[in-house]
Amino acid sequence: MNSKQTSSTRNIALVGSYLSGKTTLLESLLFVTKTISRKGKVTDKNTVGDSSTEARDRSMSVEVNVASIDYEGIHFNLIDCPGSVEFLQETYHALMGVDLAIVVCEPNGDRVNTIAPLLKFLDDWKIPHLIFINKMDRLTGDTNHAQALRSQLAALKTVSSRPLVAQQYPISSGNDLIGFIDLVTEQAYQYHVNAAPDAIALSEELAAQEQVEREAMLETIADFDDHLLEELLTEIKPSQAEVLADLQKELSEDQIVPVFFGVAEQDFGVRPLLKALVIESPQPEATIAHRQQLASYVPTDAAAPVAQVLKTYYTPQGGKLSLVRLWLGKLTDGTVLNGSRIGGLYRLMGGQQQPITSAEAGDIVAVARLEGAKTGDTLTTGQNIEPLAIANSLEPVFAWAIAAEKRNDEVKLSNVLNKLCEEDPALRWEQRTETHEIVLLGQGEIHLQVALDRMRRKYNLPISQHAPQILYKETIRKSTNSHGRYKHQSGGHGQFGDVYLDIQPLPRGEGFKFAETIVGGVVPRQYIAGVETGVREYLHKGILGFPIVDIAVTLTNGSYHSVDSSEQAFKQAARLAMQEGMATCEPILLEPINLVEISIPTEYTSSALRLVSGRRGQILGYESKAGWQRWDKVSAYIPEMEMQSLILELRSQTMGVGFFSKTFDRLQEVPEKLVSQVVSAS
Ligand SMILES: Nc1nc2c(ncn2[C@@H]2O[C@H](COP(=O)(O)OP(=O)(O)OP(=O)(O)O)[C@@H](O)[C@H]2O)c(=O)[nH]1
Repeated sequence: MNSKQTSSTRNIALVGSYLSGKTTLLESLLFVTKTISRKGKVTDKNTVGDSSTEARDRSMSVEVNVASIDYEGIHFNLIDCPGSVEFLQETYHALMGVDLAIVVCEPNGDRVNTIAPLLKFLDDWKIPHLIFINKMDRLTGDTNHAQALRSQLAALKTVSSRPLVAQQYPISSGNDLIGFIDLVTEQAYQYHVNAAPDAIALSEELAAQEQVEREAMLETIADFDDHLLEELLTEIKPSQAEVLADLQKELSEDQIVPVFFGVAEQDFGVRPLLKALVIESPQPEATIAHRQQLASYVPTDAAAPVAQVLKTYYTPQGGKLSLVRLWLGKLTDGTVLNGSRIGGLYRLMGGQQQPITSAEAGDIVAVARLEGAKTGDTLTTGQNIEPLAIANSLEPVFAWAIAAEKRNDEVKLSNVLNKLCEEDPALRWEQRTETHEIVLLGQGEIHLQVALDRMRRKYNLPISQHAPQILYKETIRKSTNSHGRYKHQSGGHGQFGDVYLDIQPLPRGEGFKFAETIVGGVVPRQYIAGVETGVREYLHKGILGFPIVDIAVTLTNGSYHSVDSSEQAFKQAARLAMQEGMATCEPILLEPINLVEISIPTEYTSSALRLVSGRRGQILGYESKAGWQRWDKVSAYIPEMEMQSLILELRSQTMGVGFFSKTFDRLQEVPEKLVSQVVSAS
């Protein structure tokens, strides 16, 4: 198979709300174009998208899947993206390489908030997109399809910053959606199972309605075309060609959002969508021209390829595949990109790889064995190029401490974790020295569970997990003077150290301070370091069982023996003094407090405030979230102890869209009633 010429290629991502039918739509697109002869079903676990075991086990997409179709002289690369917020980072990276996104949603106005973050991303990056309202066979509340479309458009308007342009109008028969009117051609069609829709005549009533809807469509697109506006004002009927050219141009320039609908499960509306993709979807050249950075990009060598990694896979056989968008130049097997020689070029079809010999600018292909290339990286044969912009990184909101179930797997753990994080940039891991834990961080419970499933299945590395330990500390409320004497006689010469320590609490955040006020050499200079070491060692674990902070210890007095004293003996003496003294200083438990910023649609602000209060949080205030329409940002201090399940509850109260960022702020005393619970659990 050879690669396609740029202008005959279109790169399209299927994105949208969770379980809205993206994988089903991809399957239908493959089926109606005869790319596949048998249509799979998500519930039967045999679709081209969702090809991995982890996706099929859950009947949901957990990573991007690519398939291509050749239809009417155009090569379409279609990227089926996960809808779950826990896998949103995958979607963001993939979107950086497409010419168009199809946002799939359901006809349920109450759920439009679920696509708000996605639409914001598309708007921020000026990625042209259209909307496909799927599942029009399942209306919620509305009595007919026209009403359902109307209320869905009204709801979508509240989350779309670009004007919506409905290009179709539904035709119902009773409760069934039986066809549509194409508002551009003004032709009505009836759907058929397993066949293209038939042109049908319009009833008088529908014809009148069609005029109204078409008028609305034309008025919106005329806002961006003075010539069309002029025609409308002078009641000249614009030609179909002009309307289509406007739709194509305005979509390419991300000025409008065309809207289509259908029932992907029955292939209804899928052929008309395809037809629109053929005519209206932006060409790769348009994407280059409209993306500022790419448009201004001048490669030093005209033939030098410039590509960006959209996704990294490790195949079940262990080989590395980088899915790349080739922006400029040409790739052939053996091209050296960023110092690594390509070890094969492929087209992906779900889990299958089809070898190709070359790829031209504008295409999306998989490149094998590009060691060192990460998702988001810019690749070239040239030197010193400015890296292309990378999708925003999502901050981790959930963590588990993990351990290999089998002891002798511990060595391979870091290697596997590095590979997983390469495949999935939303996943991070770190070794916490204070607690000796390996902590996996990500976007939620399912996200991390998928990672653990991969470790078990793909790398034969079973893993156990639990909530990470919280870094409690302890300090003291009262000061004291304490005496420690270490005297030991065994056989030859003995051990002697004798110290007086002044122990004082320090203000929060001051850590540990050691000083000495020895006069007259009662503790000789060479032993003072031993005293400090003894004190520091004691601080590792205080009376409550946690490291001690915010304390000042001063060596004030002591005595020594000219033969038996040593640094070691003074260290022991200091430990004894600390043990005795600290017991009288009223130890208190400290917990980490985070500064948390919660982002939610405004209708959920009061729920977020309640959530903060219910978690011992201190609300600092809330305000409109900058750059977001009808979203708020709540700022609060929340104890780390209360954070583990915050994202789960926040999502359950906000249809999955609420998110937060956190930074450690300070240590604060744990309320009296919780101390024994923390101490006994440690
Ligand atoms: N009634 C109805 N069900 C549909 C339609 N399209 C998809 N479904 C069902 O909706 C469920 C989710 O479909 P998917 O195609 O997996 O949805 P998705 O958007 O790819 O899911 P994620 O990527 O995990 O967000 C499956 O049970 C499908 O069979 C449709 O047009 N009508």
